[in-house]
Amino acid sequence: MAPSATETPSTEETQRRILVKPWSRPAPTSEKLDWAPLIKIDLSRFDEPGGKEELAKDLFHAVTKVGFWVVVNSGIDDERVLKQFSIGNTFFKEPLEEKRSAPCNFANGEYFGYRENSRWIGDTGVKENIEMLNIPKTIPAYNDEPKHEVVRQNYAEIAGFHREVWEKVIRKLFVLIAIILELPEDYLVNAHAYDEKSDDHLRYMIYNVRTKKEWDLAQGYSKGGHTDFGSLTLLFSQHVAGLQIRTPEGDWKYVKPVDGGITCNAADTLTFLTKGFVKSTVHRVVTPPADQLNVPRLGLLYFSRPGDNTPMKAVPSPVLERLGLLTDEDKNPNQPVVTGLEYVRARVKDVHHKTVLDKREGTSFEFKGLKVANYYD
Ligand SMILES: O=C(O)CCC(=O)C(=O)O
Ligand SMILES: [Fe+2]
Repeated sequence: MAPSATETPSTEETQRRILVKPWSRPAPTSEKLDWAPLIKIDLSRFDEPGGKEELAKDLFHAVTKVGFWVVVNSGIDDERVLKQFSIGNTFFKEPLEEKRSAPCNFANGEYFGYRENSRWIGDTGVKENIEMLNIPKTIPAYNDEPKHEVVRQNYAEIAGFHREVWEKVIRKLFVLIAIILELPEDYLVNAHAYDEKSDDHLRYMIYNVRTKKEWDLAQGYSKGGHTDFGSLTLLFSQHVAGLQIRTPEGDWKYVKPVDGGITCNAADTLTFLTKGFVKSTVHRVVTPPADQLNVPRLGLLYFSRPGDNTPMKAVPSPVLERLGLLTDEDKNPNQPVVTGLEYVRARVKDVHHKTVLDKREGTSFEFKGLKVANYYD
């Protein structure tokens, strides 16, 4: 029956329903790149008898020397992963006005929300080509964080995925790293607990297509080598090459996507908590190979940060003790220390609160005794 002229449309009908078109991975590059040899951690073995201990042994070298590894058989369905890529892709196609409705508040070092590709890269005349949307954990403490329309409309799916990633991957990695450190298994899990406040976020990210000339200018200014700010970073498999890590030997090698796998890296706050025992590896994203230069590089990542109230203090690990890494200060319970929130916010503010991205090769960032080198060639 046709609606009568007097019928008013329901609120739902007047609201724009955003179509989330299915996204699929583009073809991998056919160029022969120098790929980094990364070990695979098979999480399907985690709950087998002795499985965690075996996996911890497998992970030891990657966590302490390489800084990168790949998780396989996480139990997260690739259909769900692709759904997240599709939502992210849809978000980036939204009008700029909508994307700008909830921006990252870099003045406060806050990273939730939309980061626009608006900043100039030094004096090159080229702007950065990265946009991202960082979505906080789906816990009551963040209920009032503003949500973009596409996030609001797909919130049940996003919320379920967010927690699933933490539960099936982040939690297990923290257990394995705690075993390596001979700490109680839940020690690092508790320091990064999902239900407590932290700046953890799920990230949709896109490197928009730009010309080879623009890439060359940007890369000529800075190749953007960096370490990540938090504790662990997960990168879901996507096919546009460009991510490189600096190997223990000092060479740059490409990270090859593994179908169904998740590339993982350790980051700065985990290095602080372990006095440098866990390695936060320098990495960067360089110009994609010629056969992918015209493909937008869509990313899906999860960033794990220390809990807001987690003290940035060395963990009481017998391994660190035996290695002589724990000082009297580290062991002094009365030594004043900064919290995870204070550190992470200071770091985000330092890197991102600017309109022109500066060249910082060779400089460092220091916050109340916690120090990291900036931008590596
Ligand atoms: O896009 C990638 O492959 C890595 C991005 C990255 O390093 C970062 O966002 O910290
Ligand atoms: Fe990174």
